[in-house]
Amino acid sequence: MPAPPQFIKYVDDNANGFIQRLAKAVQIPSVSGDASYRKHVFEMATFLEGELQAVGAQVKRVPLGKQVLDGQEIDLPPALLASIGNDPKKKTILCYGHYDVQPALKSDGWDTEPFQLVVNEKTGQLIGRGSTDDKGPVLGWINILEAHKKLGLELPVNLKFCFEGMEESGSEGLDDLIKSEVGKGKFFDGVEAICISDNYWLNTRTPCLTYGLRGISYYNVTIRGPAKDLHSGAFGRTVHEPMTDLIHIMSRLVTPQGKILIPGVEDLVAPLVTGEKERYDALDYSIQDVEAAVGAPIALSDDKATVLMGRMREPSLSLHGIEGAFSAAGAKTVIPAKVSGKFSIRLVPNQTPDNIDPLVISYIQSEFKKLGSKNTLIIENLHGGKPWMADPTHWNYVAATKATEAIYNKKPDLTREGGSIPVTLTFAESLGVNVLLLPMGRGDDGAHSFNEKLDRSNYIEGTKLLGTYLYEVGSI
Ligand SMILES: NCC(=O)N[C@@H](Cc1c[nH]cn1)C(=O)O
Ligand SMILES: [Zn+2]
Ligand SMILES: [Zn+2]
Repeated sequence: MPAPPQFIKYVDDNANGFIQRLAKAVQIPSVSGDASYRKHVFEMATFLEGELQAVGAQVKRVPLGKQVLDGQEIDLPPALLASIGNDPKKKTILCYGHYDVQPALKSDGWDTEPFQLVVNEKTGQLIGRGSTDDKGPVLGWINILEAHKKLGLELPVNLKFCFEGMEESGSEGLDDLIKSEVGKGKFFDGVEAICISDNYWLNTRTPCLTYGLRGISYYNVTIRGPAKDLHSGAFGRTVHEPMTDLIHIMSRLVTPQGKILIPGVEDLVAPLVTGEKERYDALDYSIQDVEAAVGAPIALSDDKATVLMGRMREPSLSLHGIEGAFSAAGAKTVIPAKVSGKFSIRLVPNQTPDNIDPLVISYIQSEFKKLGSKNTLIIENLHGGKPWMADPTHWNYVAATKATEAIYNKKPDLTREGGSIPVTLTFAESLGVNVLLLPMGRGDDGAHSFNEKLDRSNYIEGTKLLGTYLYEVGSI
């Protein structure tokens, strides 16, 4: 059953109000990975709690304990568990999203202030940190509830929400909460399917439904030697330099073509099955789409299926940064005393953090040993999550397909996403129900990058899409 026309009209008529709601959310710099921003993550939880209550949801704010971050013990932001409707004749859908964001500084390369939503009237872009990842989609659900409350319309399903503030930092504390809320009379009791809107179309034209995510294992490799930073004139070629050791190790993890050099890691990848390559060939995608999304002609291959398989069904190892390295302007002649290299591996079936971590650790230890360095090596796994795959023929996907056709007049592509939302697998396994990823934004939104945006049309049509999906579920 399509959504009622008055719902669609309400969304169109109230688009500016919905953009104001997004502007208020973007203004709160809810960066979960930096202890000095933690108060803002709490502020964002309070904002969202208020928005949910104002549109008629019952909200429970669940503390998740503490964590150690940047050497300080601090409170984890709360999970918001909300619900609306409890009609035994209706299906019950759980919606998950996150209210924390990646860090953003104007100096990273933003053209505008990252925490002020800028509406570009010419391009229709809503620019600001969190606009597409994941504040826009989270507020899409609130917009739907507002429309139903204001119109006096009955919701077609019972809804539960789980919104967290630590997704960008490993979802600390959430797995335990989910497991503790499963069972008779608990919060997740009765949930029949899950919808997550926290990913993107493959391109800028064709909506998609996503049935797979890569997992992740994130590492921190520290090398320390001298008791303090040293003058390179006084001590160069006199001592083992931590940065030289670290660069040597980091250069032996992955080739510039993307091949992972850690023995055994690529051997665990599930083999290609008959007909699988054809599925990648059939997706609406081109090398120009990669080039447009990254802003340069630097794709690893000219073959579309090869590029898509590299993102969707193969692991990748990315080097992220070096903490402690000199990085300011000028020409400081320092030998840093302690440096930490950060890298992560995106995991695919049949890789898991449990079978990958030992391979990574023993390889780095043996490479370090070969150096004959007297410095000290420490390897830490900062966080991890397994890859996830769902059944895309389930009624949850059928409903989302119908909704996409109703709003966009197009059949959605079926995709696997290269990113990770580790809690997806926890939900799927703990609740034993189908999970659907139904994205709002486009492939060129620049999540995690500077100038992150969500197109106005994706925000507004995306709100209609999520609402229509609920009606389609309600009539299955
Ligand atoms: N929109 C999902 C997303 O961006 N997920 C992050 C999760 C993550 C893992 N470690 C740090 N963040 C991703 O990078 O895929
Ligand atoms: Zn996200
Ligand atoms: Zn993200």
